[in-house]
Amino acid sequence: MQVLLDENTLREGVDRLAQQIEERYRGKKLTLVGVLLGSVVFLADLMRRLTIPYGVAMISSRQMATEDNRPGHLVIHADSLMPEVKGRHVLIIDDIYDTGETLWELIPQFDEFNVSSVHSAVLLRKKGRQRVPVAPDFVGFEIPDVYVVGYGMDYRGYYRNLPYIASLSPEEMANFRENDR
Ligand SMILES: O=P(O)(O)OC[C@H]1O[C@H](OP(=O)(O)OP(=O)(O)O)[C@H](O)[C@@H]1O
Ligand code: HPA
Repeated sequence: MQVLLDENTLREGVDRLAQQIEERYRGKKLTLVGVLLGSVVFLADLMRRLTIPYGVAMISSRQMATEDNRPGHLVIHADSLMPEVKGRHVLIIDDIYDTGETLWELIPQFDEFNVSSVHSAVLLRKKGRQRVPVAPDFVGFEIPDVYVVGYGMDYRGYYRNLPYIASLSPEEMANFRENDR
């Protein structure tokens, strides 16, 4: 495991993002919408840096299976912690933009809530993996094409608690044994 972004660097990145978000949304009705589960640490830190008023919602999404069992569309769970967002400016908060498919699937679903606008902020954007024509509006850090864990992000349910972000090599992932944890 190799540390990619230490705690100080993350703090500076979140500060920078908070300033950009404040500039864009000052005087507007803003709702932050965190995408469970990976975004929770980033969202909690971002919330404490923002000084403008805002609402908060959390959504979880579910991958609908297709008839032939291929991965299907992501659909926002009906029981998501979503207050009224009609007429509000939604800012989707996610930990990482990798292929982009999560944002690609989720953004259009806000149309039915009659929001004023939908944009997105991610802590990390992985380079060279984008598969869709939608990019995040606010990005904390660009990272290389490596698998990362920590600061909310997991590998098989582990490492979300690390206060820094580290990369796992393909060998480390292949040799990962839950019984060693
Ligand atoms: O750009 P993409 O390729 O769509 O990848 C990004 C998504 O993947 C991760 O979620 P994951 O499905 O691993 O769930 P988790 O947040 O519960 O860990 C992450 O939190 C993003 O939501
Ligand atoms: N790490 C953890 N979760 C992820 C990643 C990653 O590199 N990419 C997409 N989801």
